[in-house]
Amino acid sequence: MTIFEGKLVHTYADGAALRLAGLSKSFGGSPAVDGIHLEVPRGAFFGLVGQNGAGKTTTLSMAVGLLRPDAGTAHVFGADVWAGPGRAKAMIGVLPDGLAMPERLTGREVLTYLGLLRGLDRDTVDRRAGELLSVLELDAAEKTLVIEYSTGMRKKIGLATALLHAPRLLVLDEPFEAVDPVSAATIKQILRGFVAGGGSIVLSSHVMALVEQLCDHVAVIDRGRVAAVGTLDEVRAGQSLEDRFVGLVDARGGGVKELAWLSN
Ligand SMILES: Nc1ncnc2c1ncn2[C@@H]1O[C@H](COP(=O)(O)OP(=O)(O)OP(=O)(O)O)[C@@H](O)[C@H]1O
Repeated sequence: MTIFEGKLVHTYADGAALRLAGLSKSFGGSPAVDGIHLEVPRGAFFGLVGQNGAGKTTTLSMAVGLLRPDAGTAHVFGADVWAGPGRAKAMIGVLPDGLAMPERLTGREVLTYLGLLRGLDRDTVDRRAGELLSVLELDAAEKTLVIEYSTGMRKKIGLATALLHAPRLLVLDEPFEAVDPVSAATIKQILRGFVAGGGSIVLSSHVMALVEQLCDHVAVIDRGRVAAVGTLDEVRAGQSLEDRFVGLVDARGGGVKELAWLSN
């Protein structure tokens, strides 16, 4: 047992940051996630990779309490995400896919609103919001409404909202999508610093080079199931992550022969 915010919190003996057991979800009778078991060790930088439609977003949404599973459980540092969401959610910072934001607020207002909702005091919110806007180079757009943000700016303000309450686990769905290289370098630095400071991260990405650069653990999701999981080196098995990934999901060269009419 450990104490969190003055309450006794059950923890597993090994203290996984995130533990998914038998998570499943079907849409219209078709399984999108089919009994996923995953364990993200405390302090891990964990990459989730998979083809389009493999089930990454569905898995992460169920893991953080945004989408109710048909079956299975998700625990964050031992706290059940679905049975007692308050405790689990206090420990998670989430960057969801296709982020829904209050569009008619400025970046700073979004941070202030969400920070106060998280129970932070006004001074802390103001200070952290200022620092996040500055580090993520959104300070020039401080007074711009979110509806006027570019896709990359939306990712960055989404990341700022995920970090604002200093969570212990970050769950980031495609955090680098549409983000320019300079901002990406800043975000990598922030994320590495977060892990170095004792935090744990799960992120999904299609960019294998990025996962190889950042992550120490990887899971390959294929058609709603875990095709491979382990440390980066275990999953790569002596190959590049991209070659290993393509081999695992058996997608190499699919369909290209069908486009012969493209040749001049
Ligand atoms: N709300 C929904 N209604 C119906 N089907 C859905 C819904 N959300 C996801 N799906 C289906 O579930 C499957 C998994 O989708 P999911 O978005 O989890 O994949 P993904 O791995 O995140 O894909 P991508 O890499 O393209 O983001 C897909 O077949 C998708 O069409």
